[in-house]
Amino acid sequence: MKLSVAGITFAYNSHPVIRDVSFSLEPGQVLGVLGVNGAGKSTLLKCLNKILHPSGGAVFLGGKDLLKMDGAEIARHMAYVPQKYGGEQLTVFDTVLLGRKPHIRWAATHRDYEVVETVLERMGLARFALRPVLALSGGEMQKVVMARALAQEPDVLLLDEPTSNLDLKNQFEVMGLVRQVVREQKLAAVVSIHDLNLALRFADRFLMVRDHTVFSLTDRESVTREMIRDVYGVEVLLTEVEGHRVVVPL
Ligand SMILES: Nc1ncnc2c1ncn2[C@@H]1O[C@H](COP(=O)(O)OP(=O)(O)OP(=O)(O)O)[C@@H](O)[C@H]1O
Repeated sequence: MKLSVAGITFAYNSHPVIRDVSFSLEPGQVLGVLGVNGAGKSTLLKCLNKILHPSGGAVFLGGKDLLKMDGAEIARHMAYVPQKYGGEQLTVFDTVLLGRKPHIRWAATHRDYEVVETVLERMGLARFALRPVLALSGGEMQKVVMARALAQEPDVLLLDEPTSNLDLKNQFEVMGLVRQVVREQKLAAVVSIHDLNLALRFADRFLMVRDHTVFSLTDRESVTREMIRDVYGVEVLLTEVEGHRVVVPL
């Protein structure tokens, strides 16, 4: 379903952090949200699923305004992976099963367990299934939270720095899987991400945030070194290696 975000505005105690942010995303697309530390990327993501209540704006999914829905209904449409996850006294399996909660009426069904098993398998987490989440490494835990979001079978994935704790192989595997699931299941993914090379590899479009608002909304092919300089204040070379666009700070 198409995601349309219109005029989202948010302030923490009258300190404005997000001003009039609008964008739309077709099903099957990954949007990379870029901006310096403190630009408001996490805040924006949390405004989209009402963890924070924006003072203005709307979030339409296939014509329905998500901000008018209650939390349970939002969770059937949107899954959110936070930047920090404290972990719980649960096994990996039960943590991922929590992703099914918005869909479960009385008790988990055979299908719920099947979805969890499939996701654990796809993410290479099956061998940890019975381990307590608190006994995992930071990167393993980050993958479990991503698995929980995928088990939720949402229309929209909101991912806040989903690769920050991952090694090179897992960064590529997790972002590759996100892109594959987004394409296969026609989801929309909004991903805040600091690693520009990873972003250029896996995002289809970019939302660059500067001065609390949208600085640029662009396709991957149209990202320029000037945009990166203006957003991050760093001169870079934007070049191509083996068919991949890469950023090299100068
Ligand atoms: N709960 C809060 N109360 C008050 N101010 C906050 C709160 N959370 C964040 N902020 C402030 O809002 C601004 C945006 O924070 P946010 O976490 O959205 O930025 P970000 O772009 O995600 O940063 P980073 O890249 O460092 O994760 C920052 O100036 C931050 O200090």
